[in-house]
Amino acid sequence: MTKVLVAYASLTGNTEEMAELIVEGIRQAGGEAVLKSVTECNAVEINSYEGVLLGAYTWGDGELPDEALDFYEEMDELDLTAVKSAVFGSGDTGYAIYCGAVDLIVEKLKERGAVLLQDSLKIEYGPNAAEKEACRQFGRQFIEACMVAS
Ligand SMILES: Cc1cc2nc3c(=O)[nH]c(=O)nc-3n(C[C@H](O)[C@H](O)[C@H](O)COP(=O)(O)O)c2cc1C
Repeated sequence: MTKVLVAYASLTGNTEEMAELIVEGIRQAGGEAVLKSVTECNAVEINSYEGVLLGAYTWGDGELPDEALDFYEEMDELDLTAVKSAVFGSGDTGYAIYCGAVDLIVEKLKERGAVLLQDSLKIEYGPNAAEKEACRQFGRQFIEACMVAS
């Protein structure tokens, strides 16, 4: 069974809700997911899984949340060549750089050699009914793409 890590940073619960829905989708598609806050895992754990989905809300002016910085910097030590990945997060379109943290994580994954299997999923605040289904679909699609790519 394809086993993936879903690691997220969430202050008020929006990105956490996305992560939980993505995990539902992964399980619907027959995959196995381990869900963790970035504060309770080290980026080196990525190499123990067949794929990784990283999520974060955006803080400051399009910045990463403080609690995600250790994880982000730990990725600098890793060779993530061919690691299957995707990124998601919540933001607010009222800010100049919408979901900037998502884009920063994408750039870091690419820099370390990871393969982005699908476009990032960005949602404003918490997911509405349609967006909840989009989160589940994001998880299902990731597992299906992992299976094709392996
Ligand atoms: C001080 C502050 C700065 C923020 N800066 C941004 C930003 O630059 N871009 C953005 O898209 N959202 C920004 N946001 C909005 C949050 O990312 C948004 O509320 C998100 O839903 C929080 O997710 P969470 O519930 O997972 O913590 C900011 C929010 C606060 C309070």
